[in-house]
Amino acid sequence: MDCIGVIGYGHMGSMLVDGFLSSGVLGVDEVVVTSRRQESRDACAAAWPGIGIAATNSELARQCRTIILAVRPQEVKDVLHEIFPAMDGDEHIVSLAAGVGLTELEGLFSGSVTRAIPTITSTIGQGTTLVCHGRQVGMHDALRIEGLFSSIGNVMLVGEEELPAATILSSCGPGLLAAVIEELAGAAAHASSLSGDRALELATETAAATAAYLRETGETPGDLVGRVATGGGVTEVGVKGIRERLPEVFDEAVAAMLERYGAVGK
Ligand SMILES: NC(=O)C1=CN([C@@H]2O[C@H](COP(=O)(O)OP(=O)(O)OC[C@H]3O[C@@H](n4cnc5c(N)ncnc54)[C@H](O)[C@@H]3O)[C@@H](O)[C@H]2O)C=CC1
Ligand SMILES: O=C(O)[C@@H]1CCC=N1
Repeated sequence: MDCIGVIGYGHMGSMLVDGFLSSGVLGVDEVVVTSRRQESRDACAAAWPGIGIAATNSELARQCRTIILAVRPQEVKDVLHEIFPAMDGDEHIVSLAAGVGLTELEGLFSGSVTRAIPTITSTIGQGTTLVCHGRQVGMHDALRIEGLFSSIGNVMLVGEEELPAATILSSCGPGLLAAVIEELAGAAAHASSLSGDRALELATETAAATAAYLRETGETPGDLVGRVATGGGVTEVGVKGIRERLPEVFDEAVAAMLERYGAVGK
């Protein structure tokens, strides 16, 4: 059977297994998982009775034609070297690793290779997985992977040159925005008698409602600012300060992330 193998049961590996199985797009008899630590393998077996658990990466590679590499970027090369003897060359390797390019992956495995960059928000069926297929990937394999990831959220096909910036927005983005929510709530609580918990509750709800508003109305962020910031009122002084200082903050953050992106798999 063409099982899906998942190597690495950390944040992403466990999210994908949970998502694919909860959505019903795969059954437990179609998934094989392995991870470095026995505790992770035991946790997976306990969460999904009947799922395939392989003792080693090579054992998984012998059983599965589609192999998702959910290990950290610096582990990808070693894992591919490890499973290589167990593969027959017809496999489809799907790497989640940020910063490890198709050229490098195809240099390690000459068959079908896809890069798929998920996002933690797919835990709740939202957000976008970025997908970039290598040249060897046939239509059937491409559609299969796109279908799998569609079961846990949106899928966007991207060119590899777009991937660094798209990853920052789609996959790092939840971390960035969570930090912004925390800072906004913290500042409001710090300057007032509102408790930190209530400030965070309000800021989180406002962020969710604002994103939903923009998505549903199709208004631009500028339009929305104009609706909220009553002339001579409260919002406009806050937006003015943010517009003066945030571009530099975000330019620096994006530049730092792009630099790390280029180095992370080395
Ligand atoms: N965390 C995120 O939001 C996103 C992560 N990614 C990518 O997904 C990949 C995984 O990231 P996370 O799940 O956050 O990392 P993680 O550290 O939570 O999980 C990695 C897992 O791989 C296992 N592992 C390490 N070496 C192994 C080996 N040789 N054989 C088998 N298992 C091994 C670890 O024990 C761990 O369970 C990374 O390459 C990352 O760049 C991509 C998009 C988003
Ligand atoms: O921070 C990271 O390196 C991973 C890749 C994208 C999101 N998380």
